[in-house]
Amino acid sequence: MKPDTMTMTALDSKQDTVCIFGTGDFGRSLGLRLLHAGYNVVYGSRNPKNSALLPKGAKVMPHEEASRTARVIFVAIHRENYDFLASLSPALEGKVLVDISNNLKKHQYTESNAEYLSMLVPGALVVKAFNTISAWSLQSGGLDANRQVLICGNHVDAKQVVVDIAHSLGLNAVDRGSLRVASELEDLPLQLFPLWRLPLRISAGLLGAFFLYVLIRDVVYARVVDNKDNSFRIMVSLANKVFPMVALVMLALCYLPGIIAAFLQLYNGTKYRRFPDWLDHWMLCRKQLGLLALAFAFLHVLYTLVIPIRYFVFYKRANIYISLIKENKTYEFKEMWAWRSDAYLSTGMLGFALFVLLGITSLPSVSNSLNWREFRFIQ
Ligand SMILES: NC(=O)C1=CN([C@@H]2O[C@H](COP(=O)(O)OP(=O)(O)OC[C@H]3O[C@@H](n4cnc5c(N)ncnc54)[C@H](OP(=O)(O)O)[C@@H]3O)[C@@H](O)[C@H]2O)C=CC1
Ligand SMILES: [Cu+2]
Repeated sequence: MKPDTMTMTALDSKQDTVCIFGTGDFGRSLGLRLLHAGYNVVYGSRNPKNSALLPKGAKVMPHEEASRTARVIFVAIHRENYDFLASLSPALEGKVLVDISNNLKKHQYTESNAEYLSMLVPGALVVKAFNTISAWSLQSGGLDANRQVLICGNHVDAKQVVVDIAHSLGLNAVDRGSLRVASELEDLPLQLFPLWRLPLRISAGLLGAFFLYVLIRDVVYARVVDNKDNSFRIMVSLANKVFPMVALVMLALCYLPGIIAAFLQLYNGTKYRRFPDWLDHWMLCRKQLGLLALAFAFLHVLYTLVIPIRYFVFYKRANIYISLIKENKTYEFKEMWAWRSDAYLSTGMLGFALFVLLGITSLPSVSNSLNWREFRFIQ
């Protein structure tokens, strides 16, 4: 009987044994989580004696012996070290082999790791899963986005076994199709913040362009025409001119696609037609554009609060007082001056209060959109 036609009953969760090859970071975290969920865990290791760091309650044995104890085997080993599995082929016949490996680069190998594994051990039922979950989030329980286990494989029953395990660990399993999809799943962890890329590029471009403009206008021009050295203003005053400009443009970019989309819908006379790709992409990163706008606005607020305590401002003020005393004059109340320093402070405070409010209300969506899991699990 061919392995893929074999029927397999789903794991009778609590009582069952799960085997893990490899006692590294991922193997240990997964084992701990499985133990907590009530599974028996057996590790297959090259070095069964050296098991001090393994979770309590787990057994360790040589690979072949371990593989006999369970129907499901998680291969928590890097692809480069898969070769030895070929020699275990007879023992792995008909077992569900879960490939969790990731690569360091896209297109590093011609075939996906999971397909490679199924070539090495043709008798096993290979399932790709868990590679988008980090060892860390397995240990810490996993929040929101970290809860999704993407699964693919050619054997429905084998996939179901893995789905059941994922569910009993409190994770959501999503079936993504056959083993051909594996390379796509393996590329996923390599895409860092896909929706942040464009907004970050735009803001960097704007930052550079506006900064150049202000630099030429306020520093280079003053130097060439009036022979005045304004370069000390670059760090704070100039930066503080650039931040609000970038923030406003980003905010506009955040709202603009919605308006364009509304006009398009009016023009098309229906809202059920697809938007052009560029607009689609733009609409998708509105949240990121808005968050970046908020970040620049916050920088503007901070800098505005800093300006009145700058040495340069104190110096200017002291100079005015001293010259007044020297000339024995009373202070000419310049409305402009008083208004300006007050304005700095009050707008700064107002801005800060607004920022805190907005920050608090948008916190949940920020933490969702950042997908924290993406920080660690590239291995
Ligand atoms: N760490 C993470 O967050 C994630 C990891 N992954 C994937 O999980 C797999 C394991 O990662 P991780 O645990 O971090 O790696 P580690 O380097 O921590 O562990 C790998 C384990 O593989 C075993 N091993 C190493 N060399 C060989 C060899 N030549 N032959 C047989 N076994 C070997 C060792 O176990 P022993 O000494 O017991 O034999 C070792 O502990 C990788 O494929 C990785 O891409 C996927 C998602 C997240
Ligand atoms: Cu301002």
